[in-house]
Amino acid sequence: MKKIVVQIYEVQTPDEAESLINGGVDHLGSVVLDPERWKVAELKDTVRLAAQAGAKSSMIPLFSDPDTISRMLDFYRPAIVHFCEHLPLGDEGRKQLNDIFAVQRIVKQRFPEIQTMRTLPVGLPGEAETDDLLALLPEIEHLCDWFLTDTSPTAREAAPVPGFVGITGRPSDWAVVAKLVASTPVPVILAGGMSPENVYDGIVQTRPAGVDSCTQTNRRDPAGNPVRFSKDMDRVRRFVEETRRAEACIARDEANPDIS
Ligand SMILES: O=C(O)c1ccccc1N[C@@H]1O[C@H](COP(=O)(O)O)[C@@H](O)[C@H]1O
Repeated sequence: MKKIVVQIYEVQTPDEAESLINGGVDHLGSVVLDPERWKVAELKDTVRLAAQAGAKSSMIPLFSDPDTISRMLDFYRPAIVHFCEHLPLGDEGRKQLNDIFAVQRIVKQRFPEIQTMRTLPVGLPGEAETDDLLALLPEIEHLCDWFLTDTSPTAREAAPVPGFVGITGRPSDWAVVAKLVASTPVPVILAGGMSPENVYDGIVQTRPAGVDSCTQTNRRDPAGNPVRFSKDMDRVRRFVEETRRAEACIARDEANPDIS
């Protein structure tokens, strides 16, 4: 049975990392927020703990200067560096796209032992464009060990973190994700509003290599709003359970292709 990777984001402390690993999480995602204050001792301990426990740490730098990213990677030594800048698709964005991928190329050359994850922005259901994304794949596959599909809201809406794709808490167009999964040899992680309630359907509909969750597995405040950088362990436990249930369903389908 092919194991589906479970990646959980906004894990910033060793205690949370330990609980998540014991709960069956495979990739622990952490975010480095500030290019001026990227050295955080507690984050370093979190990454170290993940490595010692045989889990993978994935780190998003919320800045794009290759030298600062390199200093950061040298300090933390995560298993994966995760790039999630907004990608301006279409001809007008060509120069900016080239600059974004040039940074990724430099980092990959400097740290060949660190895997690279690249977020692919996918629109909301019914609003997503497929052609520009599909056309991009052959150009960047050699730079990527993983793709992660995440929700890119419409141009009318502000991104939660300007300039980056992520933490919308809303699912993307899964029909487009399924096309991307089927079109690339690079393993694809399904992200964007993934929760214990929708992860089973998301996996069955898109057949990804992995699933990722942030907002919908974060703790809620008394008003019901998600609290950044604080995980709800019960929701993570259910997310892992639902992922394993979908994994078993796919294995059954593959073993008996004529029955479904
Ligand atoms: O996790 C963050 O804080 C973050 C900040 C800026 C850009 C991306 C970020 N995280 C990525 O977004 C996905 C999806 O989030 P959600 O589940 O829709 O809330 C998250 O898992 C990370 O891959």
